[in-house]
Amino acid sequence: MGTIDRILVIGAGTMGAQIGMVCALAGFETAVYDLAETALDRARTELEERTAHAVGKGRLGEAERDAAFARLSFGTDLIGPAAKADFVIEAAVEQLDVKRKLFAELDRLTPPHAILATNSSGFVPSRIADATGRPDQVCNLHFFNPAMVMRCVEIVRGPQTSDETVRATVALAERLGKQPVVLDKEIPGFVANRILNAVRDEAIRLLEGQIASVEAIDTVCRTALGYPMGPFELMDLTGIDIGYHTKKARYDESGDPRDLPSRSVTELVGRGELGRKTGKGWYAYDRHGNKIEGTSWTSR
Ligand SMILES: NC(=O)c1ccc[n+]([C@@H]2O[C@H](COP(=O)([O-])OP(=O)(O)OC[C@H]3O[C@@H](n4cnc5c(N)ncnc54)[C@H](O)[C@@H]3O)[C@@H](O)[C@H]2O)c1
Repeated sequence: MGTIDRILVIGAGTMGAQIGMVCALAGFETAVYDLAETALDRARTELEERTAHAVGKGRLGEAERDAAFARLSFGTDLIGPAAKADFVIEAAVEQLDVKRKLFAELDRLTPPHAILATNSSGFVPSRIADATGRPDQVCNLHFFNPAMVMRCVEIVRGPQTSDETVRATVALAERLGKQPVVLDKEIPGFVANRILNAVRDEAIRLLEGQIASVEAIDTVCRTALGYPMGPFELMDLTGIDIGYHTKKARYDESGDPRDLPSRSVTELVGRGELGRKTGKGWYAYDRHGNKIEGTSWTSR
């Protein structure tokens, strides 16, 4: 499989931008590709701000930051960076048809040794691997949000993923300074999100059953259970549409009405209130991204 020097990140959204920076900071030549110029501009600006903050706090050296940016490129051209990639991390929008099309294209454009990994939160390797002619080199490399901060990455192997692919992906994750965890068998939601989703679904049931408010449920989780943030605060951070699409995909597969997205989540997604990224979700946020107190869903 050879050495990994060059990484291609697909998608410059919430996850792709920071994954790109993690790779560049770890010394890899990294290209971030997106269809949308605006997404790339936003990603660059966000990373400049984040790293300036880290330099200001003394957590990152100025030279280290500059070297990372010198290794990091952003663009709307897929062909050039794909031809040089040793490893691809796909972090495009969570839609299966988009991912399958991308993987088929990546299979054509990347060198035969390249590993094609998806950061998908919901789609297991076998849903994507057969879009390529190298299903043994496809796996999930699942980062957590914010990717520059969270240490854990879940590596999910599908029935066709080779031991060599898993070994190389674990080694890469370690070089990125992450804590890799391997799932030996694929399962939708993996480990962390299955546990998290069970908590989230119960929180929504309590809200929709008018047992307690958004704020009350978040407060209990933080102050009684020791969670760093409540389930509604977390949904606002990760994007309410992510959970919505994951549940919808599961329903499409199972046909079980219990897998449908909840009424309140469907309503928020319908209004385009997707959390912090749109300035409104379960809570409202000011233009600096700070939560505005007293603006939770029930009180608006
Ligand atoms: N948000 C999270 O907390 C989180 C955590 C872990 C994993 N994930 C997964 O990461 C992936 C991306 O999520 P996100 O939150 O960063 O989404 P996002 O909506 O913030 O960004 C997606 C980006 O993909 C781009 N895009 C769409 N189609 C594309 C294509 N064909 N080629 C290239 N770029 C394309 C969009 O322009 C957008 O910039 C999803 O698969 C999601 O399941 C998300």
